[in-house]
Amino acid sequence: MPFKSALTERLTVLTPDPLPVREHLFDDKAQLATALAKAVAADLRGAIARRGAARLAVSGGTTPRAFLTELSKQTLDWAHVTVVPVDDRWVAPDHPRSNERLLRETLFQGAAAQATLLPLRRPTATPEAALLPVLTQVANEALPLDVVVLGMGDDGHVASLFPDLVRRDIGLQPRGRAPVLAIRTASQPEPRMTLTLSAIFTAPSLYLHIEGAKKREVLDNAARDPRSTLPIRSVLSGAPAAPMLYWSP
Ligand SMILES: O=C1O[C@H](COP(=O)(O)O)[C@@H](O)[C@H](O)[C@H]1O
Repeated sequence: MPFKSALTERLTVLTPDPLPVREHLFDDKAQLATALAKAVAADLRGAIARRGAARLAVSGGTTPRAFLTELSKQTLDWAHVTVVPVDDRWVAPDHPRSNERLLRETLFQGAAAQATLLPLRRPTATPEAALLPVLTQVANEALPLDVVVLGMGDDGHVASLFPDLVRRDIGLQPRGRAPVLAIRTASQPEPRMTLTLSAIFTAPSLYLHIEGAKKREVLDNAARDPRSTLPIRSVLSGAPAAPMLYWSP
């Protein structure tokens, strides 16, 4: 039955296997934080050995606190590391929701305080007013990245690329777009600045740091469903190599 076999072939194309991730699973968050910090530190040492410098982008929010604290304890030549948040909220740097504040409180401690922090937030009233200087600095001083650690929200957002993102054509394209985007979405209380996937995918090492059963389900569903429009699906489908998933309950 030619029609039937044609239909079967089409369904196969539309429902491929789940998009791949390289899984690293841990019993608890503390073990994950230590292992992820060691892996990222090894990548940074490798970049410093090859090029004399390393460029790291890390996520904010609540998940990465223990990992960032562990990373600050790793022995490496921190004076040659540049760190950029993957996104930040347009709030003062001492605000509890500031990702820059999280970085200063956790990663920029001890010897790691010698690293260079490249904040995405500037003291302008709006992110749009700071877009050009931030974009220029990120392009000149942070790209190409060596390592990116992406978190994910329960809604499948990564960095500040939310499901209701208006400029998907800029934020979620895997290459060739501006590295930075000013964000305003109905789902968020404040505007934001974020790296785009074009910037994130410059890194040869891409980690997904995801904790808890609920987020794991969101990730697995997005990986399985080719119709998913969640930003995490764009990460899985567009990444140059399968991301490394670090997961614990
Ligand atoms: O808004 C944000 O959310 C995500 C996830 O945060 P979490 O609190 O659920 O861990 C985070 O990766 C991003 O950097 C942050 O700005």
